[in-house]
Amino acid sequence: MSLQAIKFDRQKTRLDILDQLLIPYQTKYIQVSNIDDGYSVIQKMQVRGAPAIAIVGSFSITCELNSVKDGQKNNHGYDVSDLSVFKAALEKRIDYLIKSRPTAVNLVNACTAIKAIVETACTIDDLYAEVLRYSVVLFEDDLKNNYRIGANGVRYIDNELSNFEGPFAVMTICNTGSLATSGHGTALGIIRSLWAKSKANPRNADDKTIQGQKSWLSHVYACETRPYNQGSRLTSYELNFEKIPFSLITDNMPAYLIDSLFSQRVNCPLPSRAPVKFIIVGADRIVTNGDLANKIGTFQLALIASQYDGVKFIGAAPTTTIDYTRDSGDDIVIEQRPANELTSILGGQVDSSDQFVTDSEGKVNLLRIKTATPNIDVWNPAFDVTPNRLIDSIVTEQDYLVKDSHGKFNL
Ligand SMILES: CSC[C@@H](O)[C@@H](O)C(=O)COP(=O)(O)O
Repeated sequence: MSLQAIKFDRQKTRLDILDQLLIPYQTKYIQVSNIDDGYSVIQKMQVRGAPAIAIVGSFSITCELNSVKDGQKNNHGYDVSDLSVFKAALEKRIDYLIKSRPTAVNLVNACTAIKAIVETACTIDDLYAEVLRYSVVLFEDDLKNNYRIGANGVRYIDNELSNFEGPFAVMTICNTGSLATSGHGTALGIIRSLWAKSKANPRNADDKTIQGQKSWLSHVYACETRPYNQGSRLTSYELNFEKIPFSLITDNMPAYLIDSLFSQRVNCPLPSRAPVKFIIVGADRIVTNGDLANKIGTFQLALIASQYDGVKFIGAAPTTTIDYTRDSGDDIVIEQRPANELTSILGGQVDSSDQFVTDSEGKVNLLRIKTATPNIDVWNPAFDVTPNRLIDSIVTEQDYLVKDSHGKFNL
């Protein structure tokens, strides 16, 4: 993946993030210099995806500390001559940052860890050094953990496919790849790892012998993911870049697609004959009983999977996404997003010959185009909760989990 969502220069304590509102039309990085900037890019979804939000949040705290630790004037009550006043000001700022987006727990978990560092630090220099160290480790560990999630997901899938031969397809929603994490991704990381293993196979569905693999990934279905279109803008960008065969579908197509593949219906042309065997999604928060909050639309995918014996539903996330303070999905706060995300779409401006209109610097002009009746009521929850009963496996960097004999995940 050539695009890196988060760039942090440790020597300069400088954070730049890729503006994901502009992808795939334009590649532009924005500097994040303090907690206000961090709040703003997270809230506007210029950076999004639970792990990426936590990393950017932590680095924004680091950058703010770097700019106030030597006593420069500031508006937030930091006083370098009084450690407890300094700490109280910082804690207030961290509490503000947490409110940027409420559903993903990774940011809360990172901020809680940083608050613990703040509490025990004996000097402002120590405090800064420890927060910097924590943020860098969070960033670096996320990448390592995503590769482990990929490997554990592949192990689960191999196990499930022990009696299946031939090509298979997977489906995913939202964007859980390099753009949502420090790299590789969670659900998309599993798909990448599966593809790395499968691509040695020719795309010839009849050849079951190559490389000794009985089954192989041959197609990915990416849900568009309205209203923010993470699927059509971001996931399809990543899949396209990696040359992983895929089809973009709208969020209301999965049931018909999966059923058509299973019943081998021929009255509707299909992109591939390979059956969807797995629906693989990320998570913004997984609570103690295994209920999983993720992008709106995830729940309906799990319901569809539950109707087909051969379709397994996988939630993939690092353990930083687990919230042990909440017992069930009913305790998760679901973020409501602005109405204009539903009543309009953001896209590249095209001229009559279907070329993107660019400004004098060659930058694409983005347009927000209204698509709904003006002044109507809108319901726009950004996430939903999939109950544990509909989840077949939760894959983390530690292992893949399946339910025990009582039907419970032991997280
Ligand atoms: C590895 S990202 C996991 C989740 O954060 C992802 O599936 C998701 O729902 C992102 O939602 P978003 O609103 O784009 O931040």
